[in-house]
Amino acid sequence: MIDSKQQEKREVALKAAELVKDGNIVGLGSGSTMDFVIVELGRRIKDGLQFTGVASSLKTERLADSYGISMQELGMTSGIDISIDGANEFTEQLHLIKGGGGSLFREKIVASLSNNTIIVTDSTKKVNQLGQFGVPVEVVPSAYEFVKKQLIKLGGNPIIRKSLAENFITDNGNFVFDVDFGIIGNPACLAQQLDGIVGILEHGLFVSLTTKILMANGNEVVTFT
Ligand SMILES: O=C[C@H](O)[C@H](O)[C@H](O)COP(=O)(O)O
Repeated sequence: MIDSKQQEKREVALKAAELVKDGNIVGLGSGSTMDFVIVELGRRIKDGLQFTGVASSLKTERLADSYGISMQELGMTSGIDISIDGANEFTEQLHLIKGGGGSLFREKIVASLSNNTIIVTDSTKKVNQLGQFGVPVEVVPSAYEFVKKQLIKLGGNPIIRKSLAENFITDNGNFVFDVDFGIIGNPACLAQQLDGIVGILEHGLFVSLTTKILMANGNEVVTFT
């Protein structure tokens, strides 16, 4: 028996999975909503759907593999027809904060390679302005103190992400700061400032990378384009 929140994730996942067509190269994002997408794509493979997946995290790769999805290395991929991914926060302008699970770097590569990026989410993630969810920033360990200082200079409050007592380590062997910038008035400007800091591998502000957001809201799915 799944609860109503899980049911919403499942509904929106089914809608998104319908968009995958035979022969597509499909970017597979990460997170609990994406897990439902992968399960549904696995079911459609049994019905004869043929496509190649590209994973945005090791966890997604393992799950996709277990559902019989044929996979291609991200590093060997030069184009993606459609990608599906989750988000931690979004606005109607299709700006996102991602990386709550730590997969932001590969997710941003997938989104950047994709002709069509679909976000699957529920209504709790919709905000008027980004910033209630701290912006995940993946930092190379040797740049830890330097990057921390730069983030504070930008007005942020960086908290190193922990996994039990240890620093959380990404699939790329790096640390993550969750940075509270308060309400983010201009996500494009902040994204550009973060892009300019040496030692940051990637950040979770996704600006102008999304084609469509599918949001579960009770029994219906609302689309933002
Ligand atoms: O790093 C993780 C990703 O950005 C996820 O897509 C994001 O955290 C949303 O995950 P969920 O669907 O579990 O809320």
